Amino acid sequence: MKKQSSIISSSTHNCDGIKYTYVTPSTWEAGLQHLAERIQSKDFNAVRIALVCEHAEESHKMMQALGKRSVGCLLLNKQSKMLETVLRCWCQGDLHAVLVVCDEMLPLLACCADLNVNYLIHSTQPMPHIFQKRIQTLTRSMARETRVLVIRSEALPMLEQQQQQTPKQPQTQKLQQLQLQLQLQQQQQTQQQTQQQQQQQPIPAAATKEYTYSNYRVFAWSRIEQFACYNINNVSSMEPSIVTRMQQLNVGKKRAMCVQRYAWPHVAAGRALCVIGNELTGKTWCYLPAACQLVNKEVLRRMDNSSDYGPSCIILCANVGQGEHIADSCTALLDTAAVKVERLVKLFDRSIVQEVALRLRSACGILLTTVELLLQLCQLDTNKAPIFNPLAIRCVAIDNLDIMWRCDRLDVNKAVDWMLKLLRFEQQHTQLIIVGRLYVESLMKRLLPLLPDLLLLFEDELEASIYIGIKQELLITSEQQRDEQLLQLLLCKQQLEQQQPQRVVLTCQTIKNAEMLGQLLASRDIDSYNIMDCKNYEDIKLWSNSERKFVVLIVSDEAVPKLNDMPPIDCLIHYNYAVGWSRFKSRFRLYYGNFRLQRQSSAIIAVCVSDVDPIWYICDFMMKHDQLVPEPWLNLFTNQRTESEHAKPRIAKSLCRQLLAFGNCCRRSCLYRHILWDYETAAPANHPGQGDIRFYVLFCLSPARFAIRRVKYGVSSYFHNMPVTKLGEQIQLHYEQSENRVLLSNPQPGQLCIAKLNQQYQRVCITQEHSDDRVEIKQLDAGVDFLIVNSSDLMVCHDRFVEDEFEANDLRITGLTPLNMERIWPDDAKRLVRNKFFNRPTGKVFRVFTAKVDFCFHETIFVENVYDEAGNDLKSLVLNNLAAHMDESVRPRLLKTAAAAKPYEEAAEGFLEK
Ligand SMILES: Nc1ncnc2c1ncn2[C@@H]1O[C@H](COP(=O)(O)OP(=O)(O)OP(=O)(O)O)[C@@H](O)[C@H]1O
Repeated sequence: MKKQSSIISSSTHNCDGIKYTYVTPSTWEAGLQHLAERIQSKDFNAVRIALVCEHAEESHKMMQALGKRSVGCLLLNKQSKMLETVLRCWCQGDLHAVLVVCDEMLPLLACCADLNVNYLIHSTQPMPHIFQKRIQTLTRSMARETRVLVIRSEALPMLEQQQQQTPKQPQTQKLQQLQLQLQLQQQQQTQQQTQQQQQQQPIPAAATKEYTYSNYRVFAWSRIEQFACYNINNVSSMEPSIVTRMQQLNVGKKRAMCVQRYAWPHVAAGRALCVIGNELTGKTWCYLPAACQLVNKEVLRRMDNSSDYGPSCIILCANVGQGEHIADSCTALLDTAAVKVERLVKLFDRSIVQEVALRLRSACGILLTTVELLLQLCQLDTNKAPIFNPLAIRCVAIDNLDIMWRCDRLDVNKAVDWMLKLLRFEQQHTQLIIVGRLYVESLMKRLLPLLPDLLLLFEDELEASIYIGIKQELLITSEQQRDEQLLQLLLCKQQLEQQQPQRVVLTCQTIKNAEMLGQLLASRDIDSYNIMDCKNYEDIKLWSNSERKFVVLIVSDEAVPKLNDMPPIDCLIHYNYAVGWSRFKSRFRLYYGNFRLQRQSSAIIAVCVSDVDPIWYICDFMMKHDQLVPEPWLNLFTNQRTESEHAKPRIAKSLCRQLLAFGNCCRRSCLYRHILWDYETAAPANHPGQGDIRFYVLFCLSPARFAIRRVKYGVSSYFHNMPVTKLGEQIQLHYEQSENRVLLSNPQPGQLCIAKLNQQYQRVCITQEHSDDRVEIKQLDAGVDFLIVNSSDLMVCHDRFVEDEFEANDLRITGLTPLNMERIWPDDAKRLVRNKFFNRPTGKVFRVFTAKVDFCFHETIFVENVYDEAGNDLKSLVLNNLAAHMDESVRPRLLKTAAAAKPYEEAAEGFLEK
């Protein structure tokens, strides 16, 4: 048979140095002949050839057919005792034969470390994930000389050829032909789509062209040209079944939400997406339809046997509530027709991790879980019992990344590391989707270069300013000084103009403000253009093109939403805060020109000391983006609180714990007291002065705060695995006798008494009365916790235990602060410190730690750092791994707070008089 007539088409392309050849023979026979000829032309001493078929039966047929054409084959299509030995001989080159295998054998072959094929033949064109799986299993090092040959199906080209050869046919024959064509086309459609996908070359990472868009109140950036849709019907690659289900759910029926206009076509093409937007802006629905469509198709292809396993798609959600919501939407979008593989596997409960792992050992559609539980599954993913099949995972979606990041950035980092190791985030491999309300800069910086087909969408303009690197500054002023300070600032900019162009935009709340500002600027000879609505576009053009002369562009909040096409600016000054946070955020759309050209800029926000809410929002925003907030801004909240408490003392309130720990309080609102009473400034008697202390850690309350007991009190015995001193033991023995337990008749704040906590009798102090016969108490010897208990549970403290020193201390590392306004340590922080620093090997005695006392304040010992027996320090562990910083001004602030303490009697009298 002549080569020209047996082969319809043959194409070759190179990727990563590997040569891929696709051959389409006219018949099966022709394909075999071609294959035999190719194999026979190879030197078996240099080339290790493997032929992979889909099923065992097919591989058997192939072996026989090639044998007939004098090609020696080694068939490995089922498990056998000799498998390992035979394979080893073949790998060592002792057997000169073509290794003929099938897909079911791949997991067994994966165990052979020496297997390294450099001529890989696919008997038919497999699905992309099977294609990759074969390559990964059989060709360990993809050396430059590796060749891949794919024998494509001959049916469709045959038909085309037939049509060309017989142009004129009777009508019925033509109809039959068409029907046949239709049938064949349906059969081949999936295969064709894959071929098309495979022929699409990946976008080279070095592609430099960038596309930016600022329409529909969205800023979009990509290396791929984007085409926005109006509604889901415009997305041609969406299956009608999915579109119908979306319409039944009322999603996208009329039109796409802003972010979806760009997202839907892009995601449907299998490309990476990152959407940052406000709450309920349709971020989740940007990817759900395409992900479910993909899964609907994949489950039909996945194999219901031991060779295939794991999910086709992983969706990570921030919590159970959100997960259940996503699960409901998936259920509505996924096909319901019976298939052998499970479509949706949910995992939100730690207790069923093992059970879910078992289910994932078969192929399935979507795995919907949290980061924490995904990591637990990863630990159960072994070579013998695999769970995650990199070749099967076609899509990973991380929903509300910022929430996960805030609670547990260590786990998120671990999960991302795992994904980057396992998967390749490119169009023909795995699609990565990230959605969230905040732009997580540090993580995105890592991911962006790895996603050549990414579309980045910002619905939130302020978040986009983080992406571009726009710095925010507060100009703290007063109503009287605001205008003069603004003029001074603008005059400085005017002077700078001589060295460098200064395109300054001034925003304000109202048109009236804008008019007043125009006049104010004119009074000092500063030129301005006043933009009140989009009719002033000409002015913007003039302003941006002006033969540089310092001119300020004044824009009121009414005009902001209409300005879509701003040129880049050098500084955006906010004359006053907007009415509400969302209006303030939308002012950052004036930076669209900067976004487009990726040009940095700065923002100066003028606020009065009394603008507590706006200042708080800005500080909170900065901290959420891991930025340090200048100390004077944070002190504003405490100053404002103490001022109002001087006027109206909070007599009955407990002291604010943020104030006691940091010397200021940054909570958004705080109901506690921020002025100390004079008697509260003296440190308790059992506090050490200066020098080193040695202690056991009873409880790690946070990465910077611990309940400790100093070693000097000794350990008399252990009770429930906790060290108990002589005093503790005596109290325990005394109160175990029921006749010694006398109930406290009239509990009063400040009273010393006994409570049974964690099954241990211990001394406590009543700190506050609560309603319904309940009181707040504080532990004194076995911890430093505040707890609310029933008054009837408290017992009289026997005289013999009254005089002893309190044995537990509250210890804190001075200035070690979590990076958030509530100053709450996230879960991962507590876990890291407990497991990595204060871990106690089971059965070992309590560990001894040391610290150098910095100072004592109120009921806390402040130390510079904490060291373990080996000299490891805790402060660096926390600062190097978590969102934390050192606040160096804690001590002076606490001293100031102590100096400002008020006599209690005076305050109480003044309060009662009022
Ligand atoms: N195109 C649309 N047309 C109509 N309703 C939509 C559309 N897209 C989403 N929705 C609806 O809007 C709501 C919010 O959508 P979605 O969950 O995607 O928003 P989100 O931005 O991810 O929310 P969150 O910030 O809470 O994570 C949902 O109830 C969804 O059904």
